[in-house]
Amino acid sequence: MNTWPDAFFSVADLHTYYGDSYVLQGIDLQVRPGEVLAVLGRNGVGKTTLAKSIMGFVGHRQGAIHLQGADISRHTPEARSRAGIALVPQGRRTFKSLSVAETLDLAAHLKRFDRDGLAWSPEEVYAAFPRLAERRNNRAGKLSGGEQQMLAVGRALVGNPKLLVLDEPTEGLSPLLVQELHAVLGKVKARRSTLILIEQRLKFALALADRVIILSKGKVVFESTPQALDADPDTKQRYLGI
Ligand SMILES: Nc1ncnc2c1ncn2[C@@H]1O[C@H](COP(=O)(O)OP(=O)(O)OP(=O)(O)O)[C@@H](O)[C@H]1O
Repeated sequence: MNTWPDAFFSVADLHTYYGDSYVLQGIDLQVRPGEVLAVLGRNGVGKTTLAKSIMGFVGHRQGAIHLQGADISRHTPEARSRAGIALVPQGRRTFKSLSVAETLDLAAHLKRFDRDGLAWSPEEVYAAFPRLAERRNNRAGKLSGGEQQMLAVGRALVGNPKLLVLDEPTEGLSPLLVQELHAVLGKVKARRSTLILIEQRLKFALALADRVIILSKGKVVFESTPQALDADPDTKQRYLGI
């Protein structure tokens, strides 16, 4: 594989198994600083497994993962988090007994040093997601699924990651919350944060991405700009069923 000299984050020849089930079959991807990479593909092709492998929640059998030139592929999830990678997992995970405000304040307290000014303050999160502001004293466990998803994204932003991985953040959101999330991620992108956006909603992903890859059966089968994918009905039909 050719490595880009300006790659901020890279995955090289990554192979991940669940027992005998061979899921990721040699994934290569690279992300430049400030870039949004969309990862697309049908159900079951390995997108969530890729997110979990990046974060270290599932071990890979072969391959390397580099963040800013450092090999983090044998690091624990905690060490990867300290190194600056954050995952908003599919199906949102929030601490149910903490209120919205406690969740964001805790993330602000624990946040990585903000040298570059990319970190979001809790107040900026409230401004972006008015529903969270209205519910700032509610326990996360009492929020709707969509609101919990917003909180999970807000918490990750306040934590100031170098690389934010979002696993199907629009899943289960109402159209209004999808619009709000789109606006927030537009602002995240405008601050030159680096994102890997795993998505099923093609339009949502294409509108935010700088580059797009498509997975099929655990391999990267297509890589292009969003414009090129949008203009390629055969690829959309073949790999996304659209
Ligand atoms: N914990 C697990 N144990 C065994 N097999 C698993 C496990 N998690 C996922 N798989 C299998 O690995 C393959 C890839 O799953 P994965 O969740 O990564 O796909 P995905 O592209 O994220 O799909 P979706 O869009 O449905 O979330 C699937 O065949 C799935 O059944």
